[in-house]
Amino acid sequence: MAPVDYVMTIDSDDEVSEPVVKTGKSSKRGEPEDAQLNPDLAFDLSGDPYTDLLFEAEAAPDVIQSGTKPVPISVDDIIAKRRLQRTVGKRKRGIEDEDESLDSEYSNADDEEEDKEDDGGSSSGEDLGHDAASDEEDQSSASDDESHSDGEDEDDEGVAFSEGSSSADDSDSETRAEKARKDAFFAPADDAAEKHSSFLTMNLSRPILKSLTTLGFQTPTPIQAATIPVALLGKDVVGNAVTGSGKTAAFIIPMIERLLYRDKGKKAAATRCLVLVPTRELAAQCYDVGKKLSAHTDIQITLIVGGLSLKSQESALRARPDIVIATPGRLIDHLRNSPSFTLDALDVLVLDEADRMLSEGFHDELTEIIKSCPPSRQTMLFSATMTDSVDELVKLSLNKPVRLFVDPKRSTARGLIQEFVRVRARKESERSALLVALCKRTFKSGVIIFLRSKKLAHQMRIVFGLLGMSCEELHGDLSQEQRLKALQHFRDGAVDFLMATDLASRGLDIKGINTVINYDMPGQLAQYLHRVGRTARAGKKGRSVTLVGESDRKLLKAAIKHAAAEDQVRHRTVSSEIVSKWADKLESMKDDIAAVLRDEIEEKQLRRAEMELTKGQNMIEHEEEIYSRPARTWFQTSKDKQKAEAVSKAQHEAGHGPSKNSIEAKDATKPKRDKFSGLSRKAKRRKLALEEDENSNDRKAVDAAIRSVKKASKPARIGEPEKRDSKRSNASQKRRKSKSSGKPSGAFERDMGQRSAGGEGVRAKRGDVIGGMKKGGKRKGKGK
Ligand SMILES: Nc1ncnc2c1ncn2[C@@H]1O[C@H](COP(=O)(O)OP(=O)(O)OP(=O)(O)O)[C@@H](O)[C@H]1O
Repeated sequence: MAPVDYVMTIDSDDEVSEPVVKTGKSSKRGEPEDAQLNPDLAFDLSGDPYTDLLFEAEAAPDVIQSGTKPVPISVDDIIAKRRLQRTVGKRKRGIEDEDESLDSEYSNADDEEEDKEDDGGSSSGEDLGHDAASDEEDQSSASDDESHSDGEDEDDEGVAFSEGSSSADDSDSETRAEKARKDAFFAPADDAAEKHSSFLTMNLSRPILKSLTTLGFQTPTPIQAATIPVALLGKDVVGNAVTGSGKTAAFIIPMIERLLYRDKGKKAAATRCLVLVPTRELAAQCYDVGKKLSAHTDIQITLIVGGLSLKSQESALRARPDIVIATPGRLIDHLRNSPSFTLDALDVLVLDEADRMLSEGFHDELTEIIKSCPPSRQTMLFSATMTDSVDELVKLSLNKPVRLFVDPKRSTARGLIQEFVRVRARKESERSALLVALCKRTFKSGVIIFLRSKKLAHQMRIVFGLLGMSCEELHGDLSQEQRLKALQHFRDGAVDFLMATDLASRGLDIKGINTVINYDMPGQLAQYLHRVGRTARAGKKGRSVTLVGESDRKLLKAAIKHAAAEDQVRHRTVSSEIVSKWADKLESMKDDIAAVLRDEIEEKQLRRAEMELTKGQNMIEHEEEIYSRPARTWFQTSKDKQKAEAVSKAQHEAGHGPSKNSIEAKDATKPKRDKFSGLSRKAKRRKLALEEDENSNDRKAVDAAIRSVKKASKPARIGEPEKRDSKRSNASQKRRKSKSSGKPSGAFERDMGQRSAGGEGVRAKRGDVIGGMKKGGKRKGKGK
């Protein structure tokens, strides 16, 4: 691979005090424990959350979708075939298996290294800041503090990450004016946050206590102890604590407790709580925690994420579940297109991993969703890392929130050992060999490897597969089913390695991740913290290993700077001789890798042809049904979405500085194309609908009409939420007034106006120009 592939790489790893116990493919991995958070807890609960989802996805397929989705290709099969061909070929030529000889060489080297670690209590380390001569000193006295000074000996200019990316840090250097501003904005925490060392003193209902016992949660984690009492009062909350500290239960427990006091009966059914998370996997995990915590109640929870059947989600939403756990994009889709779904009765809104949602370009979606919620709701916002844009979101959506920052000086979990491996500029081309060497000899199971791109993750999976290392991949190029299956395999311990992009860096709670390897240094410190936070969770120990290239030094310094004094930060060296051998080995595998990729492409083309055929047959068989479906409207075209994503990413990476120019400059270099060129039929329809929506100019009026019609049938609220700031409701009233001025006054008139403008309520016919107004038509029907 070209050296450029390896420019941005960072890995961190943590050394576990107990050896990794590997008990076979399907067994759970051994996990070292920490006394701090009750080491006896059995977090792994019966059943896998993903199995249900897989079945659910398979159980209710859309008519169009059924048969048109290509059956996923098994890369494993292709790799196995290639390995077999190679072995047979070698046997024929009388060549012995090089893999085996390399492996045994590595095993020996590994033993040596592990001996060293045992003796010295630290890994062999290469000083990232000095040359080889000084390395020995570091090794002999590799205390954490020294590691710190290593990083800080160097010029500290440019360590910009600390300020831009962590509010925890901000709080240290806060000026008086900033403090005053924050005091005015946030409610004081101490009045509500009594110290609770047990769930029993929190006045929680029996069904919840029962679930907590089943889950093995004996004592609340610090963020739970701080959040639950405040949240039970209905106050808005901004919560921040390190990864793996139990934030999910911190917001789900009070939510369930409040729901126990809701009005019951069919008429009172309404969606009262909404949890928004950035990724589908995280949503599934959150759903699972919710299900388990509400197991002894009649509370209904629904998962609304992209990639799973729209139809089954629509029918689940029709039942008005008490809690909806969703990713923003799919939720907006339902808000716009599922007639019976509304957020008008919402009492609690949770924004989990808020900074990731913003950096992924969900800003507009979040704003739209927040606008659809009643102002009187309670809002809780959580993240392990806070950014300036989160501050803005807080201002936009929270009302006098209580700021609950647990241990703000700590950015990583206590049990995490962070290791860094230097990759010299001239050795960049050996980065993948370095990774293989680390995984062959030291980190052999329960390893999640983060890579910069989907392509790289896939290629590395092929490399590992060809080397006989059991591996899965997790990134956005896979179908939702493939993503869930890969996660499930890794969770079960059926595979030892998971090649992932940052899709997996947030929130995923997988038992038995012993090691996180950062093949690529992420662009942001926050990203690094989330990645390494996949291990050492809930009081366990874990290790991160980060490969650090020359260009990653700034971030390395930031990571070291953020480590608390008692944190273990180490350097690791890998014998260059061994790395070179693996580099040669990988070089000799190039043809096989290319052949696997080629076979995959051929398979894909074949599947696509089959898919087109089935699609054609489906269109013939179900023509009437397909064309009688109302057209869906979209919040953004995929191009808009991509653009928003690029802007947010650039802002995020530039520490939220203005990045508009760079985006615009980038756009300017792109070749000019017809606005519909390259779009699928569906995408064209979407674009047309949106344009028409915008042109009609009174979409807002229609939305307001829909909201007011929905509000009329709004059920009563749960509990008594904290009295809202009158300012906010006044402001929103004013907003509404100004919105409606100059427009038809009543909802009906507005609907009528809309109908004439956009042909609302008319079913789509073949050849029709599809307008964005259809959605209004549907809602109007519902309102009646
Ligand atoms: N009170 C508790 N006692 C013991 N274990 C707990 C408790 N609360 C949560 N856990 C466990 O801690 C682990 C991490 O929890 P969770 O995923 O909610 O962390 P998080 O803070 O949201 O992490 P991230 O920032 O990475 O999303 C889970 O395995 C969960 O079961």
